[in-house]
Amino acid sequence: MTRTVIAQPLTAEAFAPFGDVLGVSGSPDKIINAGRCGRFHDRARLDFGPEGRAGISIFESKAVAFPVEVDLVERHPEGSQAFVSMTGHHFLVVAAPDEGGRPGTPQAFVAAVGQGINFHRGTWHGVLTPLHEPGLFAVIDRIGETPNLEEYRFETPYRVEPGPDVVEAGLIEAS
Ligand SMILES: NC(=O)N[C@@H](O)C(=O)O
Ligand code: NI
Repeated sequence: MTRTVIAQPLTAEAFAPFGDVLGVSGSPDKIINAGRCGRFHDRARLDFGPEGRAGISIFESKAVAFPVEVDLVERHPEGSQAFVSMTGHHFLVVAAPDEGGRPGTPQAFVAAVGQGINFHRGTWHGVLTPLHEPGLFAVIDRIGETPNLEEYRFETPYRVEPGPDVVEAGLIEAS
């Protein structure tokens, strides 16, 4: 028996318990480059712990299609982790609250073109899940020698389906 989770469009408000949405929202904090560029300054809470450092890695991942089965989530107790699409395609983001050291019911979001995410340190999340190929992402997270990964496998997998708003926004068709 699987349990269903309905994916919704990613918004900063809905994602706030889990991390930051990277994107242009509101007015730029600064106008730079001879007035040609708006800088949306310092929009994510990055954290790499006392023994780590910031790193940028490139992920080239296969894509998946709805319905997406989620049988495992993970968290990084020592650092935040950001996913930034390098192709502009939208992707699936899964996160779950912590309930006494275990993940609660996951929530699912679809990041639209122009949106990235940054999971705050210790947030339960599904691994990088592109919905289109090439699944090319820059991932900003902690580089360090000490462990930074805790995994949790659900006894009963979750089945993520696109919600009506996601379908209406055209976030499931190949772009
Ligand atoms: N393992 C790894 O580098 N990536 C995962 O943390 C992930 O969330 O995709
Ligand atoms: Ni991760």
